[in-house]
Amino acid sequence: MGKLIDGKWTSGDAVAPTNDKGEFERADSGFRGWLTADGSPGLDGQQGWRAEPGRYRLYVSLACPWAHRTLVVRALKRLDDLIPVTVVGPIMGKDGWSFAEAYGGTGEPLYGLDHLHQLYTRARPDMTGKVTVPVLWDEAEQTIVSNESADILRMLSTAYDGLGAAPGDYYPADLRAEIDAVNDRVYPGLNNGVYRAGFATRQDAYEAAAREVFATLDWLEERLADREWLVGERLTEADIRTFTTLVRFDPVYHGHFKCNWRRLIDYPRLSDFAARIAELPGVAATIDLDHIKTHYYRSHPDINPTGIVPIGPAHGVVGEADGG
Ligand SMILES: N[C@@H](CCC(=O)N[C@@H](CS)C(=O)NCC(=O)O)C(=O)O
Repeated sequence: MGKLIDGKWTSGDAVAPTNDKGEFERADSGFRGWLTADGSPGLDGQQGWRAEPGRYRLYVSLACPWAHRTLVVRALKRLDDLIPVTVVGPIMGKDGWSFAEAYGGTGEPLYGLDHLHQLYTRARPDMTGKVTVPVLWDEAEQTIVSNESADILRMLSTAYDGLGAAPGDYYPADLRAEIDAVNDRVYPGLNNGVYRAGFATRQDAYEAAAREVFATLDWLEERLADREWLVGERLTEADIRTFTTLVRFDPVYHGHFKCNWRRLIDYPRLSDFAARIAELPGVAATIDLDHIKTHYYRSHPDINPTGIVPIGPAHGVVGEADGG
């Protein structure tokens, strides 16, 4: 793992993501602009950018659960022709996310870049901070509008509604309080909880995180006892945010991140829930299990020094032709 310091890419121990208690700590995102239909400010007053067809591009990893959120909303809103996508290679090595063939990438179409950190310094030459996906890039001003997936998911839900996007607001005003409450539990306990379990460097930090992961899955399974969606009676961002972690659970988090108390298939309602979302138009195409497995098992030498990608699981998983 590495980061930019004063515009220079730096990797090694100096940028280790755990604190002195062996707990994984996720850094804040550095760019927090907001696309809106008319360029007015975002939901919390963030700097607004006017949505225009073809002007903005998403840079994503197909492996990353945070980037995956933005691909799901792009698919559901049928934004494919309005917002093009560039995908980084699955392997995150010492140079971070890369477009180069050596890391499984297929090139960067706009500027011929080799690595994602070069896009960040194009936006901010003296940048200090993490270089993460997703990135919402403005081709007109050659800068980053946002690199926060939670915000991008929300802004894409409405910004293109006057420009041909499919209907559907996944953060509707009447459900916001309840969506926020579910997110406040699912983010630390599950989305980031699997990372806190996987990247912990001390037994107590790992156990606390792993137990929280399963307490959160138990809670979600219970919540789905008498409802189809986590909030209200329709799909919301709370479902999408949960979905992208569930998809990766049995193929990756169960083994690689040591979240092996149970599997997703041991939770019948959550399994059905994930399969239901995967069946929505366009969503299955956003799941690339090869990319997902290759990324995790080959990008974290501290956890998996041989880089061997395991063959399982034998049972079907969400996103496989006959799985879910
Ligand atoms: N808060 C960010 C987090 C994104 C994130 O952490 N992405 C990971 C990939 S799953 C990443 O790019 N990590 C690169 C690094 O940590 O150096 C978001 O949700 O958009």
